Amino acid sequence: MTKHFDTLIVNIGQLLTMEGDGPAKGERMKTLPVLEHAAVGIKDGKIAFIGKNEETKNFHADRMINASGKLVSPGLVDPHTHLVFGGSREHELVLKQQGVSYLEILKRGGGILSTVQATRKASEEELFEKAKFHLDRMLSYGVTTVEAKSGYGLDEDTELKQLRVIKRLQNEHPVDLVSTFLGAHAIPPEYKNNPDDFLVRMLNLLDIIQKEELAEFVDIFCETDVFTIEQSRMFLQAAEAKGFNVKIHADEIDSLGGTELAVELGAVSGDHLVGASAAGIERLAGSDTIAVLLPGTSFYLGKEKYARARDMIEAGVAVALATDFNPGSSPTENLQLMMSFAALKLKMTPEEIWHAVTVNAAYAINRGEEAGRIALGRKADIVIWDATNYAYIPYHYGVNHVKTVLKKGKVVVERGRNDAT
Ligand SMILES: O=C(O)CC1=NCN=C1
Ligand SMILES: [Zn+2]
Repeated sequence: MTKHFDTLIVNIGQLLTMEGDGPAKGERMKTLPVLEHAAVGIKDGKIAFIGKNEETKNFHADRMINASGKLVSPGLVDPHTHLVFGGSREHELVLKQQGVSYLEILKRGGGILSTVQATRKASEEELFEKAKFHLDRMLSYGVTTVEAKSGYGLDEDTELKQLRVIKRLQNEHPVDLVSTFLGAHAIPPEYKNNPDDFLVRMLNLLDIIQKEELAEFVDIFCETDVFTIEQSRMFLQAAEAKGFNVKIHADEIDSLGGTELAVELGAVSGDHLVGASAAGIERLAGSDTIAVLLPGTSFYLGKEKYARARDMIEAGVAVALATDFNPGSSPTENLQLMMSFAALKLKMTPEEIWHAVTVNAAYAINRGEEAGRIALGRKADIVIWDATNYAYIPYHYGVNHVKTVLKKGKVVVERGRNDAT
C-alpha cells in the first residue's frame, strides 16, 4: 500500500511522541515512550503517519528528510514569557552583584518600573520589531508555541499597545502565541498609597481586551510590596467573572500562599512556586492547576532556593517549565537551558523534563489538545535535534542543539554545522 506525503522524515533514531491523554502526572510523567528507528509523514501541515522506518519502503514524498538516526520531538512550548518590552536592564547587574535584592531594586523605582518607562516610550512598531527578534530566537531554540504577557505599561495605552503587538505577532509570525494580560504587574508610583484604585483601573481594561480579543489569560504578580493575596483574589475573580482564564505569579520570592490561591481560583497554572508550602503542593496535586516552574529566574536572582519540583512530582502535580523570559529576572530565550537547570537544580529526570517542556507546558496555556504532542491529525510542529538520544539535551547545557524545526509541516529553521573554512 503506497502512501504519498508532502514530507517524510525517515531514519529517526528516537521519536518522542509524548503520547497520552491530558497532562502527564505521577508515573506518567516519569516514563517516556520512545519509538526507535521511526518515521513521521506529514500532509497538509498535519501529522499523517507515525511508525517504524521499515514501513515507509513504498511511501513517496515531495520532500524526504533523513534524520540520520537523530532525536525527533514535538516543537517545544514556552508557557511563561514577558516577550514584549522596551529597553533592557543590564545596568541592574552591578546592583545585584552588590547584593541589592530584586524587590529592593523595584522599591527604588527600578526593575519592572524601569522597563515600564522604556515600554511607554517605545512605539508599537519598535516593540513589534524587538519582540519579533526575541521570538525568532525562541523558534531557533525549537520553541513553536509561546505564551506572552503584557505588564510593562501599567496604563491603558501601553498595556493595549503590548497586547496588540502580541496579536500582530500571532498573525504574522510562524510561532503560535497565547496572550496574557498582566496589567497587575507592579504598582505605579502614582498609586503607591492606593493600589486598589490601580487594580480597578486595570480591570476596566478587560472589556476592550475582550472585544478586541487581545488576551485569553489574566495574570497578577502576587508578592511582597506588590499585590497581596486578597488583592490577587479580588482581581482574578473579577477576571474569571468576565470569562478570562487566570494564571498567577505565586510564591516567587516570599511565601504568601499564592500556590493555594491558584488552586482555590481554579487557575490554569500557578507560576514560580519557589515558596510553595507542603499544604500548597498537596492542594496542587489534587487539582488541575499546572505548576509552571522557572529555574532560570531562581538562577539569575542568585537564589539558593529552587521550586520543590521533586516533592511536586512525587505528590502527583503536573509540572511544566518555562524561561520567564524578561529583562530583569530571566533575560534568556533559551528553553533548552531551562531543561538543564531542571536537571541540575530541580533534580528532574530527563523523562520528566521532556514532559515539562512539551505536553505539560501546552496544558499550562490551554493548548494541550493542539501542541506538545506528535499525534495523527495534529499540527506538524516538529524538532529534529543534533543529538541521538533525549537525555543528551538537558545534559549538554548552554548551547543550541536544534538541527531543524518544522512549523505546521514547513521547515522554518535549518541549522548547519559550521563549515570548516
Ligand atoms: O522583573 C521583571 O521584569 C519580570 C518579573 N515580574 C515578576 N517577576 C519578574
Ligand atoms: Zn514572570
